[in-house]
Amino acid sequence: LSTLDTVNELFQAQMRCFLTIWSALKCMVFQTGTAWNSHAPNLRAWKTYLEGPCPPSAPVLLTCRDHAFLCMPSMDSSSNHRQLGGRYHIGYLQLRGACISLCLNVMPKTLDGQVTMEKTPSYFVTNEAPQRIHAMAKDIKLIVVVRNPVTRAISDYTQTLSKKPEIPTFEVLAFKNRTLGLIDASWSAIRIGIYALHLENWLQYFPLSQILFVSGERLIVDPAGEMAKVQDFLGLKRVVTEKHFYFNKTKGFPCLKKPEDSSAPRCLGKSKGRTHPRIDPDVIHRLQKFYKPFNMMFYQMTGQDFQWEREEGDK
Ligand SMILES: Nc1ncnc2c1ncn2[C@@H]1O[C@H](COP(=O)(O)OS(=O)(=O)O)[C@@H](OP(=O)(O)O)[C@H]1O
Repeated sequence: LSTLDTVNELFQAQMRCFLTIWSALKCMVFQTGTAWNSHAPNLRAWKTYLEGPCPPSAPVLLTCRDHAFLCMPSMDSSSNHRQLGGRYHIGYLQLRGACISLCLNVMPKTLDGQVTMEKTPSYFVTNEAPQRIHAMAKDIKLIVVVRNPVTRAISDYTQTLSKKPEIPTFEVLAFKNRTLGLIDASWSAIRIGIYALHLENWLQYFPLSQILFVSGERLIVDPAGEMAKVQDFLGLKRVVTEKHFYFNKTKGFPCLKKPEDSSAPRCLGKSKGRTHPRIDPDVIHRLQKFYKPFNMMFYQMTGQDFQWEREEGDK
């Protein structure tokens, strides 16, 4: 889906549906983010409704597979825009249900032998996600890719920096008080790396046997090895093996020799594998110290030693 015309056409096609849910739509929601994905079953809508804040007015476009839904605000806005818990609106909650139903109606059925996947990294750190996902599919299998939380924080910062070059340095953002060595754990780049805290939330709803933890470090040095674990976990035949990968020196990362949809080798895009800015080694050291107890807790909870402390010792 590339043009506004196409969106409009799709919107026209959905008008009937839209009218039937008109009464349910009290407020409108949407943050389009990346526009459209016509390949995989697109659950971007889910992401929106699981996480999105509700803007007070203006129509929103909901995209779900090759369908577009335009959600309009209700005319009687006053009661519907009352905030619930500071984040959601009454109408928003109603709309969420209505739009999820719409989205489900245009999703193809998963056939025998097919696995439907959805990838939203932020679910891992979203408080409401485990309960909602459990209510939706309690037998679901969950895959979490984790890397050294210090490298993760720098990677997160690098991504933000690429969009907002004016932000303060990593060293400034990382501390509440640098002289006292007080880390700012409320900064999302740092908070997300407290994996034990987030996992605890998930373990209230899902047994460990339903969660696979993939090492982000191993994924780079041995992609086939990590992919073997993923395929086993999903109960799939090991189709993706070593012969599918090669190390691309220019990219500095493993790439696919021959993706399914083309004959050319393919690496991940420019936004993956960016060069990180140089960070003061003292700050890195302090962060390693900050994360150490949480990492230990995480190793204990998962029964896996990701060896992030050894990495630090090796340097
Ligand atoms: N094969 C391959 N190619 C490129 N990059 C690779 C690869 N394997 C793992 N990585 C690491 O993945 C990091 C980006 O993944 P993200 O978690 O940011 O992706 S996502 O947008 O959240 O889905 C990205 O982090 P940065 O290096 O900070 O960009 C990479 O280190």
